[in-house]
Amino acid sequence: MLSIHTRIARRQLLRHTTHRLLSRRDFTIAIDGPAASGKSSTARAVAQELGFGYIDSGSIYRCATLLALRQNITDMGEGSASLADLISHAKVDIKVRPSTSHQTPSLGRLAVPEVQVLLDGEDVSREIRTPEVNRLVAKIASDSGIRQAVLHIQRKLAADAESRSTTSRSADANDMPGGVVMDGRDIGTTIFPGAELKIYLDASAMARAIRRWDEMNQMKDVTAQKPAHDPKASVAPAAVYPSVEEIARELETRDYADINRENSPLRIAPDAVVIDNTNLTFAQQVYTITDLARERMGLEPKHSDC
Ligand SMILES: Nc1ncnc2c1ncn2[C@@H]1O[C@H](COP(=O)(O)OP(=O)(O)OP(=O)(O)O)[C@@H](O)[C@H]1O
Ligand SMILES: Nc1ccn([C@@H]2O[C@H](COP(=O)(O)O)[C@@H](O)[C@H]2O)c(=O)n1
Repeated sequence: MLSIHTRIARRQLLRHTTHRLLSRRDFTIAIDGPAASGKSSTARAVAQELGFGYIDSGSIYRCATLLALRQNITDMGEGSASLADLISHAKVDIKVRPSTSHQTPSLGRLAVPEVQVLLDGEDVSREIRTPEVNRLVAKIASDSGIRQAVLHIQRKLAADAESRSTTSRSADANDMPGGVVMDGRDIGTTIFPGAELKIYLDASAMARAIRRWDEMNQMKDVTAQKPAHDPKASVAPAAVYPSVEEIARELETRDYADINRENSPLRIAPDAVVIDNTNLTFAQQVYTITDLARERMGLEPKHSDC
């Protein structure tokens, strides 16, 4: 026999859960734009600010490219079907580690959460960002079979991330819907054409190349500071880091391929808000987006002063 207190507590819990399920509205933010325009760092910070899930769609194409390199499939005519089969049977996981400003890279006032990409359980976060993958990824991503396979993975990951964002929400955040932020090239045009907020993020070619160069140099410094795991291991050969001009050429080549491919090319969705961040601080671009999202969710903007 349950005590009166237990029954009241149960009834309250049931009412609370029902209210949450009934008031649950999903909100999707699509962020598209050319290479190194700040999509993924911005999307991660926006997701953290709003308590939403985050999906880096480029990392799925990068996983497909890594599989292609490992299996020696570089001819998209013959290899397309087997690569599409490989990626659609692989398990891609994107794990976001919430940041505190002293643990992760921070851009001004904001800390950017770290993302770990797992391919069949293996941490490939670094391997999918090598120059070999950079050179091949746009070619792999232009294939319709691969895009179809990746589309299913994207939608599945988004549904999982969104439901996690809703169920992990605290009781006092009931007025906020659950949601997901996804960045890529065709999120607002093809993957989520009904997204509640679409952003096209851009910056000048030179600003993008300099930022990528800075980022590579910071990573180089961090790697140099890390103690070797095995003191007997021989010193790894020094990596050759590209110049700003080389990076600019690589970004231009990739953008050209992404804009000019037949399947789901990079385009500005007609209902997207275009943000050129060449002269914006990171906080300005993040808060512009979170305030737009809050407004569309019927909430008060928070940062209209920045
Ligand atoms: N407003 C800004 N001011 C200065 N640096 C910025 C700004 N926005 C982003 N960055 C930096 O620019 C670099 C590129 O950003 P990010 O990796 O997020 O771009 P991306 O569009 O996701 O790139 P890719 O398409 O290649 O994956 C990062 O080092 C990021 O910290
Ligand atoms: N929605 C998307 C996302 C990415 N691609 C392709 O992947 C490449 C790498 O993406 P990054 O965001 O990690 O730089 C990109 O250049 C595109 O070729 C895509 O086609 N659609």
